[in-house]
Amino acid sequence: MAKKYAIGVDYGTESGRAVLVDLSDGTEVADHVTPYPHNVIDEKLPESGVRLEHDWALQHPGDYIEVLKRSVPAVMKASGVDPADVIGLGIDFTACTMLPIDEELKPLCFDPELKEQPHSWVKLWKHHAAQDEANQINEVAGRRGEAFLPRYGGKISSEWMIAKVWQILDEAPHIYEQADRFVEATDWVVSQMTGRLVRNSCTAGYKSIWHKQEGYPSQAFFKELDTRLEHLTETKLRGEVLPLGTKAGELTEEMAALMGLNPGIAIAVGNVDAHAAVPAVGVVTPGKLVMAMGTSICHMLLGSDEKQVEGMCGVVEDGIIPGFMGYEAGQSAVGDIFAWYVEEAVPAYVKEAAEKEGLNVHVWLEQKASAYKPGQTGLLALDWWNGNRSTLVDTDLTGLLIGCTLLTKPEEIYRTLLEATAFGTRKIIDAFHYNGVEVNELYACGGLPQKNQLLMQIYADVTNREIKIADSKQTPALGAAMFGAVAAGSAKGGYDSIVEAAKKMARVRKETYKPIPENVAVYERLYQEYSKLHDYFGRGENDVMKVLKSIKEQV
Ligand SMILES: Nc1ncnc2c1ncn2[C@@H]1O[C@H](COP(=O)(O)OP(=O)(O)O)[C@@H](O)[C@H]1O
Ligand SMILES: O=C(CO)[C@H](O)[C@H](O)COP(=O)(O)O
Repeated sequence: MAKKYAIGVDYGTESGRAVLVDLSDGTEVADHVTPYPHNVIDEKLPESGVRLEHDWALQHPGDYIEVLKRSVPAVMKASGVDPADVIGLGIDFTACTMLPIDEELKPLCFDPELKEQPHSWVKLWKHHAAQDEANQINEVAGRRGEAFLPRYGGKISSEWMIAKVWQILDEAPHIYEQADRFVEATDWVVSQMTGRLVRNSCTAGYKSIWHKQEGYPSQAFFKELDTRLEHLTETKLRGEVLPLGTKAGELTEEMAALMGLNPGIAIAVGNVDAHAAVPAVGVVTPGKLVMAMGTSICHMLLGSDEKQVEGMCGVVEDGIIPGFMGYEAGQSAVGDIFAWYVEEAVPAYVKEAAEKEGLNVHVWLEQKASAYKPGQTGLLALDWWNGNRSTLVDTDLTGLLIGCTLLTKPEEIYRTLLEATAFGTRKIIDAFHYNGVEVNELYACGGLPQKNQLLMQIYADVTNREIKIADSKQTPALGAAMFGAVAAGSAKGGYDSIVEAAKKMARVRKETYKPIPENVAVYERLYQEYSKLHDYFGRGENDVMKVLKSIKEQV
C-alpha cells in the first residue's frame, strides 16, 4: 500500500502553519506558514477604522481560511504527494479565541450591517477587556460554592468564553441577540471544512466551564450572573461536545477544491495548541509533565482522577488524551522576561560585544552566564514580570530582583532570570505532585529548548527531574496531524487511537537533560529562599507590588 499522510494546521497568534506528515513514522515532509493578513487587530477595525479600546485584541476570521487556501496547497506542491494519499487533517488553535456566528455559520463581522461593530469580530485569546465580567463570575461562583470553581484552580479567567460572551451582552446587546451561537475559532474553522458545527471537549472543558458528567454550570448560576444569560448554554452555546480524535466530518467538495485535497477525507474535531503537543512528544500516560516553552509556558499533565490543585488553569476529562484527566497550568511570561532584559535593560557594551562576535545577545549572555555555578551570582528573582498565572493566579504581581551589588554583571542578572522561571515551574510541579497528581518526568517543546541549553540544564537541576526534548520543531502541528490520522482510522491507513498514533509518530531527541546532583543541592537551598519571597510578596503579607501599581494609576 502507498504511504499515507495527514496534515496538521497550527493556528498561532500571528500566523498559521500547515505541516504534511508521513503516518508511518511521523516525518514532517513539508511545512508552510501563512502570516495572517490582518494579524492581531488591537488598534482599529479593518476598512472602517473604528478605534478599539485598551486591552482589546481581535482577529479577522477570513485570515484563518486564507491559511487553508495558501499553506495546504503549498505543502502538497512542495512534497509532490498524491492528494489521494492524504487521509486526514487536524487543526490546533490558540484558545479561548471565539466569535459570534449566524444560523449559516457565517461570522457576524462578515455582515455589512455589523462589520463596524467591534463585538462582531473574533476575540483573540489575549483580549483582556472582560476582566470586570470575570471578577463578577468569580465572586458569584465563590458565594454560591459552585463545584466547578476548584476545577479551575479557584478562578475563571477573563480570557475565557463566559467572560467574553458576557462582555458582548453588556456592551453590545444587539450583537448578543443576533448571534445564533458563540463558538471557539478552532470549532468554526473545522465547521468551514465539513459544513457542520461540533464542539471539542478540550476548549469546551478548559475555556467554557463544561464538564463531561455535569455539563455547563446551572441555569440558576447564569441567572444570578445576569438574568439575560439564564438560557445561554442551551441556546448560544448549544452543540454536541465530542472528544479529541473524533471525526468531526469530511472535507466538502468546495473546500477540497480550494485546498488542493480530495473531498471526503476525515477532519478531526478542533484542539488547542499546547494540548495538541502532548501526544506529539509521546506522552499518553500520567506522571509526565509537558512544557510548551516559548514567550510563556503551558504545563500539561495527565492524571487518572480529578484532584484539586491550587492555581491550576483547569482539569478536564478527555481534555488532552481521551480516557484521562488532563491538567493544565502556566507561567504568563518566560521567554518574554528574557526578551525584556535583552531589549530594555542590558548595557550598550553587551550589545556591542555580541555584535562584534556575531552573536545574538541571548546567546552571548547564555555563554557568559554558563561560566557561573548555581548560587555564585548571589542573586535571586521573582518571575512575575507579567503577573503570576499559576499557582497564585494574580495579574497584579510584578517582578523582583534581590542581591545586587556594585559588582553585579549583566550575565549574572540574565542567569538569575532563567533560574527564576525555573523556580516558577518548580512551584507548579510541587503543587501537582504534592496534591496527588504525580510528576516524575519532564518533556519540553516550543522554541526555548532549541535556543538555550543553559536554561534547560537549570530546569533539570531546579526540578531534580530528567527532561526529554521534542524532536519536532512543529510539535503542535504534528499532534494535530496525529489527531487527523485518528479521525481517519486504521481502515483508511490511519490509527484507531491517539495512543497508537503516538507509538508510531511521536519523537523525542536521544539526548536528555539530567539533573546534576551538586547543582540540585544548591538550587534546593535557593528554592527555599525563592519560596519565602514568593509567599511574602504573593500571598498578602507584603502587598507592596499592588500598592506601587495603585500609586502609579493614581499619579
Ligand atoms: N537564546 C535564547 N534564550 C532564551 N530565550 C530566547 C532566546 N532567543 C529567543 N528567546 C526568547 O524566546 C521567545 C520566543 O519563543 P518561541 O517559542 O519561538 O515563540 P512563541 O512562544 O511565540 O511560539 C521570546 O520571548 C524570546 O525572548
Ligand atoms: O491559553 C493557552 C492555551 O490554553 C495559550 O496560552 C494560548 O492558546 C496562546 O498560546 P501561544 O502563545 O503558544 O500561541
